[in-house]
Amino acid sequence: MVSETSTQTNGHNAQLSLPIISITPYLLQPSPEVETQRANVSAAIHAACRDFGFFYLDISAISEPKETEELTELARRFFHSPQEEKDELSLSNQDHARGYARLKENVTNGKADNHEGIDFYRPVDNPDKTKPLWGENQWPTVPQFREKYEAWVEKMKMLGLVVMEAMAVGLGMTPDEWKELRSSVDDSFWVMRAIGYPPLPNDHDGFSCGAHKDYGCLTFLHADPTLGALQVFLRRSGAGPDLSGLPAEQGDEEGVWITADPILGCVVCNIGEREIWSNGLYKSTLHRVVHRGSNYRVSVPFFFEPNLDALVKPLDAALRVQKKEKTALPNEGKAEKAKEYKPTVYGEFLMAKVGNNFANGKGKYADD
Ligand SMILES: O=C(O)CCC(=O)C(=O)O
Ligand SMILES: [Fe+2]
Repeated sequence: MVSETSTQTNGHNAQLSLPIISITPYLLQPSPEVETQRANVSAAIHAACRDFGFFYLDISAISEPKETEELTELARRFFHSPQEEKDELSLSNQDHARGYARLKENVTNGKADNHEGIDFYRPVDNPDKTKPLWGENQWPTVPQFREKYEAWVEKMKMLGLVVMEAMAVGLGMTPDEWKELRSSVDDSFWVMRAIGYPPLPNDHDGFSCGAHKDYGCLTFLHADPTLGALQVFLRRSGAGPDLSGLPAEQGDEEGVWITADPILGCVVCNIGEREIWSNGLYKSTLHRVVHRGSNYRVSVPFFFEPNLDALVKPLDAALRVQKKEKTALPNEGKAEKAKEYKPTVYGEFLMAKVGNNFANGKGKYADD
């Protein structure tokens, strides 16, 4: 279930790659055998969330490669249409969140990202484009685009709930605790994005997409087969110097950037806001895109977010795990000062973040 293969990182050949975990047991009818498999899946997710914050999720039980290939092909058709047609769907027509952003329009860490993209959000009642996030989605006229992407949204929403359940089991939540948590994510304020990356010019001083953490709950990323583009920062002490020659976007943190190339039948899954739910036990992890190939890369991240009215606060189950570990390792527990995570209503956090980023001309990946 967990793979450790060789990956080229920063010029080192480090024995590090993201685990591959199949969600299939959570999609099968329950039986004693399936229960055992589910427990294994949950344990693997728990370990992956702690050690990497990122993993490959094998979703071949619910999606044929043809479906995801179609998504990237439809996005490619949209991005290859004339600039004026794409501009007709500009973010500025709506709430500045839903719609098309031109190449280099988005800025991360003060530098223009070398990508264009189109964002869709959960539709809202009584849309009003003058209110943050309250506009309407702008769909490309590329035939089949809307139908195929809407079908993907439904699938990813279902997957989000299934993965959340698997995580709840991994964290040791009781059935009642899971029921409560489920009611915070059962009307997810999801975001879906299609991103187009032309090759990064050598004289560009930024990245295809600068280093950032996703702020939501879970991200499911499908990308076309381009190799070497998505990079994930793994915190590892004693990792040695970064020989990538790229700006040290990780600050002083010690670790390595590894590539997370696409695997057929899998989406790349990572943790966002979940860090608060798990009281820091699960880390949201820095990642970036450096696409220097010759092709036009397309990716389709789906962000499974909490409900707008969800109160996101450290879960008792996570605190229990942390307490148990502290008791087992009293000295380490003392040395590491517990971080305080403030409870937040997701919608308030999101409005503040989005409003602030737009007002300051910061990009969608900006930190507060
Ligand atoms: O294109 C990719 O591989 C990653 C995109 C991403 O990290 C994001 O949109 O948050
Ligand atoms: Fe991201």
